[in-house]
Amino acid sequence: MSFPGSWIPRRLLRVLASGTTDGSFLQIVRANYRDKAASQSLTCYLRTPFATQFLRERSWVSFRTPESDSLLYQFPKYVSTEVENSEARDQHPMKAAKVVFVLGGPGSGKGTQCALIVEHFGFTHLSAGDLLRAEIKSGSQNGAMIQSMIKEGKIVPSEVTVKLLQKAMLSSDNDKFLIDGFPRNEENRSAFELITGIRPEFILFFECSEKEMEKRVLGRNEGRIDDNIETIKKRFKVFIDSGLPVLKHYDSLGKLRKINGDRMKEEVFESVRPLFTAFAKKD
Ligand SMILES: Nc1ncnc2c1ncn2[C@@H]1O[C@H](COP(=O)(O)OP(=O)(O)OP(=O)(O)O)[C@@H](O)[C@H]1O
Ligand SMILES: O=c1ccn([C@@H]2O[C@H](COP(=O)(O)O)[C@@H](O)[C@H]2O)c(=O)[nH]1
Repeated sequence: MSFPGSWIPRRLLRVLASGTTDGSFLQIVRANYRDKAASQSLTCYLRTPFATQFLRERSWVSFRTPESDSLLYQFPKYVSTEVENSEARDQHPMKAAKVVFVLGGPGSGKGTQCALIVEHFGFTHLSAGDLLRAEIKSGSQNGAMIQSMIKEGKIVPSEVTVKLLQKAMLSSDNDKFLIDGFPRNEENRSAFELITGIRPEFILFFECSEKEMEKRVLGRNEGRIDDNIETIKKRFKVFIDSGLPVLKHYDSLGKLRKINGDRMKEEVFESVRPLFTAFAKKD
């Protein structure tokens, strides 16, 4: 079905997410438009300089370039029906999952504290960085791109990371997740919320001085390609430039829980513990 943007008056469009993929601009919009012939709503389409084809498949809404037919972006179908059909949204298998985002600069102790939370509160720990490193090791076609982004301390495109997180959540028996080191920017955040339909319960943020974080990362000795002084400086900058707006967003929603991560790990955990005790009671 050919679906040129000009069919739909701009006033009927609402932007749901935007970002870049394959170097091209991507914008997902909702169109308040009913295709009478097909008697169905067209809810999303992709705007790039070259992609104009809209395909509705059995369980996915996919967007492809007309020239190469290569897949640019794929969403579960519920995303396309989400706005129109609240019943479909409520049936989404991930909707019931409880998620806590664990954020902080490199070496602030996120992974260390997550291990303690798992032990005491039965969450499943998903480190976005670990999932990306596993993807490199698996020999995936994205491996080389991910490796070079990590080496430069850059943020891997949301569609890659969200897909890995989504897969890990769907293949888990648990419904409580600590998502560590994600979202790293506002685009990560909106892509995750749009694709999974999940809003985090709260955000655990470890505040730590750069001096302490640098010392910890350089002493970590796990053979990571980004644990060197040059990349660490870049990672600090990315955290300030892209990560702080995410924290600001959740702070405005009253979901940010700040923890002083500069102390010994046992002391830090004593500040973390009450948050999860309260959550367990509520749950
Ligand atoms: N409170 C602490 N005091 C001293 N060392 C710590 C503390 N917490 C963690 N560490 C050590 O610091 C290093 C980094 O910790 P960790 O991997 O938990 O940080 P992170 O925030 O997950 O880092 P990254 O984002 O780079 O993956 C590890 O070697 C860990 O053992
Ligand atoms: O959501 C994410 C998480 C990580 N990255 C990239 O991986 C490295 C390492 O992440 P850690 O959380 O320190 O393990 C990070 O610097 C990014 O390059 C990402 O792009 N998106």
